[in-house]
Amino acid sequence: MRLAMIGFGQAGGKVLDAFLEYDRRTGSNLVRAALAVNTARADLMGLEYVPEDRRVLIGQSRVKGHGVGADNELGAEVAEEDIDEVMGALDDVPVHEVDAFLVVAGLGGGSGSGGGPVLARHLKRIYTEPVYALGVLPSAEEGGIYTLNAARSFETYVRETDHLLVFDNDAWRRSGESVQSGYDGINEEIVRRFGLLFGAGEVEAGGEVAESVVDSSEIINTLAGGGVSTVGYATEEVERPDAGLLSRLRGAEAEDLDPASTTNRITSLVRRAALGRLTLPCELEGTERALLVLSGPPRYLNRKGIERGRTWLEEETGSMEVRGGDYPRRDAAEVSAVVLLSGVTRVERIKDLQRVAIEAQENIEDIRARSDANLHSLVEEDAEELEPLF
Ligand SMILES: Nc1nc2c(ncn2[C@@H]2O[C@H](COP(=O)(O)OP(=O)(O)OP(=O)(O)O)[C@@H](O)[C@H]2O)c(=O)[nH]1
Repeated sequence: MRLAMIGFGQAGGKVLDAFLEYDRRTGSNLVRAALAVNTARADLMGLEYVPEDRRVLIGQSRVKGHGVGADNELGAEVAEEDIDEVMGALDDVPVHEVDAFLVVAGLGGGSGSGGGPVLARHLKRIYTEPVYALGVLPSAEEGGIYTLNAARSFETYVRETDHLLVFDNDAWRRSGESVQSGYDGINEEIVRRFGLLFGAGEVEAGGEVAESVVDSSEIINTLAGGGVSTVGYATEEVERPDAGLLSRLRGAEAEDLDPASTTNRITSLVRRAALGRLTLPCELEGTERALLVLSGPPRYLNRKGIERGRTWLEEETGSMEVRGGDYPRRDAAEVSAVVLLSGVTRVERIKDLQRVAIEAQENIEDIRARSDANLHSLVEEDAEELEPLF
């Protein structure tokens, strides 16, 4: 699947950078157009792979290049004020070469959390391609403001995009480690999973022909209908196929693998992917649609394994809309399963996030009310609802 990817804010920029590095390393060519947008000059300067002319600093008249300090209402305001500059930078995107837009952002901060949905709304108004977001949830240790930002931004992203794919930093923090010290590893995990998923729809001309190809329309159909998605992943090393002339002459490549063990490997990978750590922890039951992608050297992929994996996923999720197929990669040294669970409904983490956010909102309002009696009249008596950002 060919993407126009916009990294909004610090986390968004760094994840975009990691995708560009992945593209370069694997030759995937997923990101057909890249743009990093931020209110903080230093964050933009720290990027390595995003070309300098693909970086846009917004809000200079308001925050002078210093960021919005986790104020996502301000993030939304400056994005709206400078939207022409951002949209202008996207003018030369070869839209006919792009299947979808993907806005990437941390939901806990200010710029990407507030500005990303503003950009998504403008993209949707102008382009017919779907506009997705990849939103990163904060870790619990980051505190109330981040949680409150994330809860409000989450609602706004769901409303303003065609689909919100979620990655939860909290679920990926190693015990005893702060989330900050683990960003590189976390970003690698994000790119590994979403790179394989989006890469599946993009088998190059002259590349391997999949037995049952996953193309970009299957990804788009799985994400259709909006809502929230999570991604599972599992992998197993296999013997690297030796494509050398000598071994080919010896017929080594034609050597058959036992089809039953190939099928079993695939079904066990599918289970491990769906039951292991998801990018957003949730229950499988209640998932509206799913997509299964099996990737690896072609001789380790078979239709029967994928069919069994699909059937198992249908039973576990209760969904009647489970798609599946191959993403052959001749030189891979592993077979991997990626499971996209789309339209998930049983997500404790989001309910918790909203509960903690309401508490944080009440505390913040209490503090404000105490520190300024005049403000009291502005504070709602019973603030049990979270307001969307705009
Ligand atoms: N996965 C991941 N999360 C990150 C990274 N950098 C920051 N975050 C998370 O993103 C959230 C903060 O958002 P940022 O992107 O830093 O904020 P911003 O959009 O730049 O907004 P301001 O800094 O307030 O102007 C926090 O929850 C961080 O844990 C990163 O490289 N990877």
